[in-house]
Amino acid sequence: MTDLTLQQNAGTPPKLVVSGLHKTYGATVALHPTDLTLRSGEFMTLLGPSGSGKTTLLMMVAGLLQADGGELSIDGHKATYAPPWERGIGMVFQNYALFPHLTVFENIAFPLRMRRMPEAEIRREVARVLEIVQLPHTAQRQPRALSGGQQQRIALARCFVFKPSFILMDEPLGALDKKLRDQLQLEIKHLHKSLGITILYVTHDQEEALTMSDRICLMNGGRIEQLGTPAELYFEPATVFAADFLGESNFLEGKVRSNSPDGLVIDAVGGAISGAGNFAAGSAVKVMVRPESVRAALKPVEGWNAVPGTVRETIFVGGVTRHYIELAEGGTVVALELTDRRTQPADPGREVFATWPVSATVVLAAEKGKMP
Ligand SMILES: Nc1ncnc2c1ncn2[C@@H]1O[C@H](COP(=O)(O)OP(=O)(O)OP(=O)(O)O)[C@@H](O)[C@H]1O
Repeated sequence: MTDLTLQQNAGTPPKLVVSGLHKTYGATVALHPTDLTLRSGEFMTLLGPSGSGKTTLLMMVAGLLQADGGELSIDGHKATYAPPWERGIGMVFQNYALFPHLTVFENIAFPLRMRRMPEAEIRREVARVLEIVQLPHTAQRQPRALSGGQQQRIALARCFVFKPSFILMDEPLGALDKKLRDQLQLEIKHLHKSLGITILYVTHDQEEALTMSDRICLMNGGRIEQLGTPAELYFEPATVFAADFLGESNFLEGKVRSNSPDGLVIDAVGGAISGAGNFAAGSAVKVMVRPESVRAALKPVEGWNAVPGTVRETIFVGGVTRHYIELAEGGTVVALELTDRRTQPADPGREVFATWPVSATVVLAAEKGKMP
């Protein structure tokens, strides 16, 4: 899928087009020349490990960091050199401190006062966004009389109040505990849908990215590693890095024996594994399969891939059970199954087959010098 196919109905320009934007600090390339297009109304997440260039890209879109080169446009207008306040973008950051000496009401009213909105309208708009974040009763409180989660909701309200059509968020939930984070993730997602805003969101938390995004832009070493929907990245990772970063993966090293119209046959862990992909015979590959696709079975399943091994450990984790299967040829495969759907006992010491559908087999180019 190319960016061009993602552009919306004729007439609606993309919200953001980034072309060849790049940034270097001394010997460190923070962002290699990068192209990226955001559709209007899209929720896109920049996901990646620390130092992969997420914040650098976001800050350049915000206008808070000058690029070394490249261009960007917002709503079809060139904005490469526009100052932040002319870009019409809302921002919510992890430590987007509220003004401690102002009430919640005045904090939210602040951007409207800057825009010289009449008082009656300010009251109406602040009340509106306080309803949206479900904190109307806090209007006269000082920020310090609010919990961390409430403060972050007020920061969201302050961003929503001037009705930006495009919002940048950099780890806005990073400082919150897991329960609050889960709750606010859903709230932001619902607000995004109901208000029709475009959001560019930064996180290094893969679960958060999978939960919230229309598309995920996975970054690695200052480059886009893969761009796609959460399901595309999860089920069709393009590289070992992508497979390893999103979700849990089993990897088996192998070498392509043959490539025919029926698919690939790969020599791995002492047997033959079937898969699909564009690899020549002799190529070094990594076979990847998600734990939830693997069964610990007493005999091979017809038409599925199967490798023999021994159950080393079976761990009950509430709704799911994890089986650690030590392969006869070395290495371990994890099989994950729903506890209440468990049909075959797989007790420690039992000889089993780690078996999975050919369609769940992902074949990736082996990356030199890296074994997850
Ligand atoms: N002001 C700076 N001076 C020197 N190097 C910088 C500066 N800002 C960023 N870098 C470097 O650029 C690279 C990309 O940094 P960036 O902050 O964009 O990464 P990130 O993916 O947002 O990471 P994190 O999740 O830790 O915030 C890193 O190697 C970082 O050390």
